This record gives sequence, C-alpha cells and structure tokens, in this order.
Amino acid sequence: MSTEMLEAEGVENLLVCRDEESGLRSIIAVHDTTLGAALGGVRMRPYPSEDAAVTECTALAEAMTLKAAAAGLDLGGGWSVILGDPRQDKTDALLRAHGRAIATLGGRFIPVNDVGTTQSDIALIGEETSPVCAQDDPSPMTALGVVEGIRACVRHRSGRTDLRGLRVNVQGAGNVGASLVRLLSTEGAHVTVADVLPGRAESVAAETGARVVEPAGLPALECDVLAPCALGGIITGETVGSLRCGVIAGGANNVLDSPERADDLAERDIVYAPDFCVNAGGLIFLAEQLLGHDFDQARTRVLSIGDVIADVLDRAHREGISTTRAAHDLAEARLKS
Ligand SMILES: NC(=O)c1ccc[n+]([C@@H]2O[C@H](COP(=O)([O-])OP(=O)(O)OC[C@H]3O[C@@H](n4cnc5c(N)ncnc54)[C@H](O)[C@@H]3O)[C@@H](O)[C@H]2O)c1
Repeated sequence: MSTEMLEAEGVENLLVCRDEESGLRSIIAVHDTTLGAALGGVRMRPYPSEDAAVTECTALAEAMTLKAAAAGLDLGGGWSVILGDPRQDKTDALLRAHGRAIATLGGRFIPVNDVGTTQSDIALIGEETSPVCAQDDPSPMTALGVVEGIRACVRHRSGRTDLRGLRVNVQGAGNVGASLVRLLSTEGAHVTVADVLPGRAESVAAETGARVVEPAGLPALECDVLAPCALGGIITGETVGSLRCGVIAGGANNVLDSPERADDLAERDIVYAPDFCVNAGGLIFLAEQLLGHDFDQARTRVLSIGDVIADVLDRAHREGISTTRAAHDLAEARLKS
C-alpha cells in the first residue's frame, strides 16, 4: 500500500492511497483539526476521475469542519472516498488497505460509514486503525435533527409548529431518507419518496403509506418541503429555477453546487436550512458516544438543532444575508474562539 501526500490549499492533509494487491484507490482529506480530531465519512462510489474524487472529498471534509463547529462539538472535519462500485468492488482486503492508509494519519481522522459503506465495513477498517465509529447507526439521529430543522423552517415561513398535512418530498430512501420518511409520517405529514435503487422507496412506503414517484422528477415536484437525502450538488444553476417548494431541509451533505446558490433560493423565496447545520444530528450523536455520554443526552442535543436553524434563519433575515452565509459565520466564530 502506498500513500502520496498532495499539497492542497485550505486542507491540512490530503492523501492519495493505492494498493495494487486489493485494487484500492482512495482519497483521505483532513480539513481542519483546530477543534479536535477530524471525524468524517467513508464514501464508496464510482467517480469519473481521481480529480473528481479529490474535489468531492475535500468539499465534504470542509463541510464536516463547519458542521462540528456550528454544532459546538470539539471535533474537526475530514472525509475519505474509495473509488469503485461498492456492489462489485468492495472486498475485505480493500477495506483493510483503506484502514491501513487511515492509520498513517495517527488518529487525526476518525471514520464513520456513509454512502456505499456500512457499519460492519467500518468495524473491519477498525481492525487496522483506531479510533473508528462503528457502534451505532447515526442515521436515525440525523433524521431526527432534520425533522426539527424542518419544523423551524416551517415556523419561520408560516408560523406553524406542527407538520400535519405538510407535503414533504424526500429524495433518497437510504439510511437517513427512510428514517426521515418514518418520522414525518408519524407526525402526519404527506410524504412522497423516490430512490434510484429499485425497491428502496417502495419498502419504506409500504411501511408508512408514503407515495412513491420516479426519482428524476422528484426535485421539481410541487411540495411544501424538499428534503434531499441522497448525494450532494442537486441545487445547481440549472435546477434552481425548476424548484416548486417553500423550504429545503434534508440530510444530504453539500446540497448546493456553490454557496451563491443560497442567494438564488432566497430570491425565489425558498427557505434553505444550511445542510451542515440541519444534518448534524448523526455527528452530535457520535461525538456524545465518543465522550461516553448517554443516549438521552445525545437526543436532547440533537433536538436543539431546531434552535440552531431558527437562529440561523433569524440572523440571515436581520442582516440581509443568505442562510448559508449566516451558518458559515456561526461556524467560523466558533473556530476562531
Ligand atoms: N448517515 C448519516 O447519519 C448522515 C449524516 C449526515 C449526512 N449524511 C448524508 O446524507 C446523505 C444520505 O446518507 P445515507 O447514509 O442515507 O446514505 P445511503 O447510501 O444509505 O442512502 C442514499 C440513498 O440515495 C439514493 N439515491 C442516490 N441518488 C439518488 C437520486 N438521484 N434520487 C433518488 N435517490 C438517490 C441511493 O440509492 C440510496 O438509497 C448523504 O449525502 C450523506 O453524506 C448522512
């Protein structure tokens, strides 16, 4: 296994890892450890090029720094991606090689599962490096925080505090999306869900009574709340004009293709809950676990995401700035304190 350290502006460590024997090609980015070790996902998916993998990995690492800082956690931000199709290319040898690559950072990067990896994958990685987060699935806590973020956005927009009858469109029925569909359905929301993998949306719909639609059309379907819970970058210069929702708040990381898109959303009178604030529930839960705190304490902290979002929305309104800018200011103040 070989690792090559690349120079990259604004990133503490950027590692390109290769292992001929297992076929591993992966990237690890440690963005900022001012507040603590960098906790972040291990994502596995095919990328068109190594450059594309580096771009996504560094952007997600930065998002984790902002997320931990805005949530008041003593953690830094990092990320890692493995290039390949998890359904065909994932082997124990490849995961172990990625673990050995993470180990070269001496505990500066703490991995947790993300798209394309599972907790048992992280447990295997944990046989090569320490610490890792492989104990409990953080997704239900991420979804719980998103519900509170949605509630804060709806209250900001219309003064309502309950979600009954609210039309919420959930993109992605994976770990976070399926949990979110369940929670929203319990609150009486009318949920529509879509997933590109056959059977996923249907399965959670059968359980909850949600409506299933084709994934390509979901982002532009009329609704009160669009909840992106798949991959990032779905709000672009091309898609922003087609949105027909009042609020965007979901679990996915890096939903906007650029920070300026938040201004486009404000111009269209769409309330945007910055992703790194609204989807911090899972990270808060993991941080509490690392500190040895109990489940109730973690849950209470996750529920306070609604207050964080309300604060960000008020600040943006007061100062005439985008919600993304307001959330960045919150995170940067903590990083400098
Ligand atoms: N798991 C967590 O606790 C957590 C925490 C914070 C942020 N996130 C972010 O939330 C998102 C989802 O994470 P997850 O753990 O649920 O992943 P997951 O892999 O379990 O689920 C993602 C789902 O999205 C589907 N999908 C992909 N592209 C789609 C599209 N265009 N339309 C509809 N469905 C599509 C996939 O088929 C998959 O079922 C990711 O962006 C992740 O980084 C997750």
